Amino acid sequence: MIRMPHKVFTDLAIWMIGLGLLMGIIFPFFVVMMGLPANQVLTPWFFVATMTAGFIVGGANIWLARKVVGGRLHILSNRMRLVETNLRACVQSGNEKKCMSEACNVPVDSDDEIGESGRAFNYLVESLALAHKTDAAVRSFTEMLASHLELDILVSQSLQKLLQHTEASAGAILIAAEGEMKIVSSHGIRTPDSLCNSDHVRRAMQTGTRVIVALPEDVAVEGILTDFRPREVLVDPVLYKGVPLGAIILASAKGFKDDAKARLDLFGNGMALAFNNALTHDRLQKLAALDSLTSIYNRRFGMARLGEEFSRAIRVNSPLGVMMFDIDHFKMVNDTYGHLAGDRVLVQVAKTAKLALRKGDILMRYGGEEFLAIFPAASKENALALGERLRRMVQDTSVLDGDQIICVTISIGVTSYPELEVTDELDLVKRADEALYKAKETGRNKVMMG
Ligand SMILES: Nc1nc2c(ncn2[C@@H]2O[C@H](COP(=O)(O)OP(=O)(O)OP(=O)(O)O)[C@@H](O)[C@H]2O)c(=O)[nH]1
Repeated sequence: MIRMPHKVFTDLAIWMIGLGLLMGIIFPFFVVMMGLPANQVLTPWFFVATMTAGFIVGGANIWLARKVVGGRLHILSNRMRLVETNLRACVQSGNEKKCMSEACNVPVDSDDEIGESGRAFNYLVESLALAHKTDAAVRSFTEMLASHLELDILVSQSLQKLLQHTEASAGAILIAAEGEMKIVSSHGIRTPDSLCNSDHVRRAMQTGTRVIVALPEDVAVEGILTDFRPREVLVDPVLYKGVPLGAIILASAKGFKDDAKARLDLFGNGMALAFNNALTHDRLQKLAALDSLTSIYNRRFGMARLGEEFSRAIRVNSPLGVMMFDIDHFKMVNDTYGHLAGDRVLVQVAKTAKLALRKGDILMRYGGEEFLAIFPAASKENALALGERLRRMVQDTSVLDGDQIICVTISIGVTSYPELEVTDELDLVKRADEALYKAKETGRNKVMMG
């Protein structure tokens, strides 16, 4: 192993002064060879004089070496100490500016060994700064991944971070759900939905490897519709245990640097794990909240939502409409066409009700063939109009059972807070139920107000 000898300048001093003394001894013989009389030159006094001169020149050389070389080495060692102090401060404070290479570089303007050492030092500082930048990026990305469980938020924040850390100008994240690709978040892409059918995305998903599309400046590529002309487009599959969960698409106007691609590799595993957790969370949420037959809210979740809406209505002093409806003579449908056909009727009625409702309304399966709908900000009249609309829609809809057509009607009870003074949301439901009972009693296929 090559090692730095200790006391370089002491060794150098011994060599230089030794060489000076040697020159002092040789010099008189050289003078004799030049023609001066030996009896005048080869005297003790002459030897003492030339050896003293050799000693002084050796000493002067070592002083100069210390001054010139030592001064530069001093600059290097000072910068090294500065880098070390900055690194420590940077690790403690997380302020990566302290690690910026410009702050710690040595100005180099020579081509000799000292200049070479300075350049090597500058490369080292740059590598350290890059390693720190990567470390900080991975840390902040991991923190973000760990702080969200909702897929939409997680994906949109991941995209923001990816754009920032890869210096991409546009991008999108697609997630595979129920057999098809869906855009969950995009930035700077005019028609992101077109990416779902992109061949590049399909190839990345099928092969499980990164696809890079390098684009000559004058070619616009179909399917990648950014607001600028990208030089390079990168499609990365998001793989969890080898299974593709989705794809990341990033487009750069300048092309991706190697360190940006390496950073993307580092983010990959954590991102796939977080996406998988969010997808599982989403599935569990749906399982816990939805009725398995009709895919609308189940009673437990729907009633919790009603409780929230009722509290909000009181707080903001806004009306809250409630509608309870029930399929007429449903037992007969089951008895005539069978239980499976009855199930299909239930699904169809739920679908029709979803169509009749507005955004923000809540629909739940309250019991067997009984449904409850909640209309935030709806007065009794609004709820009555909505009920009438739904009644007509169900009446006009049919379900096919082989060559038989099944038609059903519904009876509806509506009510609204605060027109009806109630103590709590259960009271409101009770009054809607009573109105529904009245509708049944007075002939069915009608809407009654509670
Ligand atoms: N197919 C199917 N039937 C169900 C389901 N849940 C409840 N039912 C049936 O719904 C029927 C409800 O019957 P009833 O309570 O007598 O009411 P109805 O026949 O609709 O009569 P009215 O409400 O008075 O018009 C029963 O036959 C239940 O078996 C379900 O999930 N699927």
